[in-house]
Amino acid sequence: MQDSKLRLGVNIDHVATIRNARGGDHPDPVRAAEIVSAVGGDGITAHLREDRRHIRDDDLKRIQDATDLPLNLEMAATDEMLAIALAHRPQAACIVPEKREERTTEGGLDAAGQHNHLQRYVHELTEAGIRVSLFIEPSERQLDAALRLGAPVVEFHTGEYAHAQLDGDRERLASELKRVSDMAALAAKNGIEPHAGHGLTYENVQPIAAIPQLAELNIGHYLVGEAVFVGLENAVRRMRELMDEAR
Ligand SMILES: CC(=O)[C@@H](O)[C@H](O)COP(=O)(O)O
Ligand SMILES: NCC(=O)COP(=O)(O)O
Repeated sequence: MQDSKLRLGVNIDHVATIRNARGGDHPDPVRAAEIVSAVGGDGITAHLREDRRHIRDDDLKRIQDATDLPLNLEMAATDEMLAIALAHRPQAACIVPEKREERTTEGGLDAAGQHNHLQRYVHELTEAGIRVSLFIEPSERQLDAALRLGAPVVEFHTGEYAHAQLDGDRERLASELKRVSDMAALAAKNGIEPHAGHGLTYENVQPIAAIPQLAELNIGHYLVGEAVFVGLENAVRRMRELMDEAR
């Protein structure tokens, strides 16, 4: 079992989405990172997409300069992103699947099917001292691939769990929760640190946060949406409270 303190990584991508809607500098994701740091968030997550629809290249250094929090860079397994990761040396890099036409990251990385392609990325990031994580579905096949690739961390994509909750489908919700829970236990048993994220909200976070092996949750879109109404400080604080209550 991991430490009982579950880390909260705040994904600030969608602060940049709002900024980019008008092409200016406001709201600045760096200010969001500073706020997350001030209210006790444990890390900043940022996804530099190939199409730069939210976070942009220059945001990365500015985020790194602005806070001491670890940066978890979400990146596709491409040579362009590898070069950027090696230049910035974030504490962690989470390899995610990416499709230009998707609205958001629709599913997990096919670590099993792309084993040969991913090997070099895991190796080069690791050699640079960057902690590699693979954003995968909670499945034994993908977890086994992560193990064979030597990834120290996996992040389970909780999108299906979140959809089941939104659909009010209790049976599917229970089975998705079990999938995450079983795979978190299996990951920890095999020495991989399990994280989870995608689509988590105040309403659905607690059953996930209660999974004892999980070491970190990465949450973004919902927190940025809530921040519009209550401020980012309060949104992060409330999420933290719910996570703590669940442990
Ligand atoms: C990989 C992932 O889940 C996050 O990056 C999050 O979804 C925010 O980015 P997008 O909405 O661009 O996928
Ligand atoms: N890896 C998941 C993440 O960073 C945040 O996802 P979301 O909360 O924006 O859906």
